[in-house]
Amino acid sequence: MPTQYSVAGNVATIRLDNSPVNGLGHSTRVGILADLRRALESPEVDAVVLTGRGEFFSAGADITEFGTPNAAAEPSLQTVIDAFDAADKPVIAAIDGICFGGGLELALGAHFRVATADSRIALPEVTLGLVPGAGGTQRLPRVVDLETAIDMIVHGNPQTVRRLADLPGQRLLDLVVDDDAVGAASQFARQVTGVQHLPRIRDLAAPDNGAVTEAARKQLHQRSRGSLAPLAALDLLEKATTLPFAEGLDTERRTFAALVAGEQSAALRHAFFAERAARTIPGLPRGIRSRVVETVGVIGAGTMGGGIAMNFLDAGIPVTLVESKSESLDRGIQVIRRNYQLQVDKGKLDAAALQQRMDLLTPTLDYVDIADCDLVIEAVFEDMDVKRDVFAAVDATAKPGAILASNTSTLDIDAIAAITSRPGDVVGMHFFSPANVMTLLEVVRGKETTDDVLVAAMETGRRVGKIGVVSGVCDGFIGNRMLARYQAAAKVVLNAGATPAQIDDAIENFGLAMGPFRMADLAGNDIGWAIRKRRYAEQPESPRDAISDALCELGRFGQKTGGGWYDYEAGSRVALPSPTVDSLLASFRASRDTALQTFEPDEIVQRLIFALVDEGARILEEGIASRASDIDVVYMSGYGFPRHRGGPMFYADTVGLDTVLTALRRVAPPGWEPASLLVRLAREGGTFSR
Ligand SMILES: CCCCCCCCCCCCC/C=C/C(=O)SCCNC(=O)CCNC(=O)[C@H](O)C(C)(C)COP(=O)(O)OP(=O)(O)OC[C@H]1O[C@@H](n2cnc3c(N)ncnc32)[C@H](O)[C@@H]1OP(=O)(O)O
Repeated sequence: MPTQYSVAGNVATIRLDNSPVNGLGHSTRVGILADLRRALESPEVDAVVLTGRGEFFSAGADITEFGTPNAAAEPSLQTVIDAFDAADKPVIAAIDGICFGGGLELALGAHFRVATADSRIALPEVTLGLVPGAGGTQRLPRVVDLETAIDMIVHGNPQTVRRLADLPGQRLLDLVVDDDAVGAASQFARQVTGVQHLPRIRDLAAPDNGAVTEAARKQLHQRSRGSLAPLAALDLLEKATTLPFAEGLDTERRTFAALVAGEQSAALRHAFFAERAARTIPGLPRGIRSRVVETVGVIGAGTMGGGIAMNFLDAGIPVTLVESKSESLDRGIQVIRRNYQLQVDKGKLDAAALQQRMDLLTPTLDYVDIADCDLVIEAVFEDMDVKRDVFAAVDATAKPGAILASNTSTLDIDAIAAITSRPGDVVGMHFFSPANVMTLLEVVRGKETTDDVLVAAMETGRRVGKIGVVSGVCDGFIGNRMLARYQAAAKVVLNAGATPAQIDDAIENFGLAMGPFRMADLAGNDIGWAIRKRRYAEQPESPRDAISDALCELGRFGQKTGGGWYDYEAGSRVALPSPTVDSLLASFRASRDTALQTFEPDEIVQRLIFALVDEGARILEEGIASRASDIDVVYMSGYGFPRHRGGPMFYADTVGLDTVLTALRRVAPPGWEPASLLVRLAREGGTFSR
């Protein structure tokens, strides 16, 4: 049963017991209501305590139910909460652990709330493209200040009980304890037994504050980039301060119903489950145990090596940081310390925590110091000769059983593994820059990589807060390979007559954080140029990116040189249209007799995003990625693809694969053929994700 009922000393306890997170699915709601009625009808029961189990009070509604008849099946969560409201005996929520979404709404429906200080409380529905749908938008602003309610509901940010308890005038928490919330709640229950007027949050008023909501609305218009739920949530909070409770509740229910049936919530729920699905490595025999990783060596103290090291230091894992020159090592240590100091200055870290991290860091110029490391991650210059030397030295020094990982973003993991005497121990761990910030980790499985090494790389990535996705070996793995197609599609549109700004604006209005040309100017056009020049030398027949080469030959590397695809005023990152680039494009087009075209934003989006989809389909059919949802995770976590569109493959499903295929064919160069998987699915009316 998803609920456990017990009585002790005239207090009934209803314990949610629905693994894994006490989701409030239909059977759980039935159980709660039945147990509540039993308690209310029992003469020996004077009060009711509602609680969870383990680390979860409840993670909220069962998201897997949405879109199925059970989601709206009675008793709905609202019905259960109404029953709390109508109860003539005190109902006390004993919160210990995670209390999110509908779980908090349940607790808000109780008459009292007792919680442990470290419990985490949230209404994160906006992260799923929803609003709280069981009274949260109407009750929370009646018990905490409007700014806190906005932060929790409009932005979905969790709070600790400890912080909420310190809010002046808060009515959310009646008692905060260090532990044993149930014991404290049972004791509290005896004190409130027989109280004449049971407090109900719905009877309180939510103070209005127009200035706060206006400021929040202004910020949303700047940041929401097309997301519907945050604005809807803010509207509901405003209604909580202006409408009678029942009217606000009704508006909330209608808003929830509309959002849960919409594309954005479907996409965001897909993103939620896709990130969790990516943790499972298909085809792995059951019971494969990860190799132990308790100490880490990082080779290279540059931008990537330093960022990678910080991930492990943040997780309390000792790091030995190796460099070849003392000045590079010193610089790397200084950058790490400065990054932590910035966090201290922002109040995100205290000085003691900074020092704890630095105490875990062992800088060295000698490979012998990584001899006992369980995992060694190479993060040196992206050149096979340099990596060859590093892996030869690591192979000669690292202990047997150590995992040897490369952070390479483009080079062949199998070729790197072949440098060593232990190819089974070699794996790719491609962090994304800035490595201590970006959550995506591509774990690249070489043909010899052993299962326990692969599991260790994925589990270690999760320990340091990364979202890991397994990739096979190919040029660019999953993300950069698709990025190359996307960038090539952008160049076709640019060469045919669009400006960098037209392309970037179209893509940013679609929801990506930055368009391809503003992104190139930020990253540095010289990086791609170096890769192209190496490829031109190695493969003379490879296609030229002439316009980009011409731009780089002018020294226009982007923001760092004051100009790239755009011009930048000194000290400014604002991308300004560039007359130099305009004339470069004009002469380039003239030299090729290009018939100029004009492009509507939708056309630009289709060309670039569908190019991603076609390459993603090839990556799937080649087995480089195991799931379409893994590709979505890569692009949302590593390349700024809007989560409210679910990733490129989910978006293609939403648009319709036949539409995607038709659009690709319309602009295809002679001889080009779409991915056969895409053709087959479009023909069969199938989808990538469902
Ligand atoms: C057109 C018809 C209209 C009908 C309208 C319907 C009317 C009905 C109205 C209904 C009103 C409902 C109002 C309430 C809404 C909600 O509560 S929405 C959900 C809000 N909650 C969340 O967003 C929390 C989501 N979960 C998390 O953030 C994290 O899981 C966690 C709780 C912080 C725990 O993290 P961690 O310890 O890292 O564990 P995970 O790996 O994330 O999760 C473990 C497994 O549990 C699964 N899971 C987690 N949360 C949920 C959930 N809410 N529902 C279902 N499943 C959940 C997760 O997928 C993992 O599963 P496995 O991968 O299989 O292990």
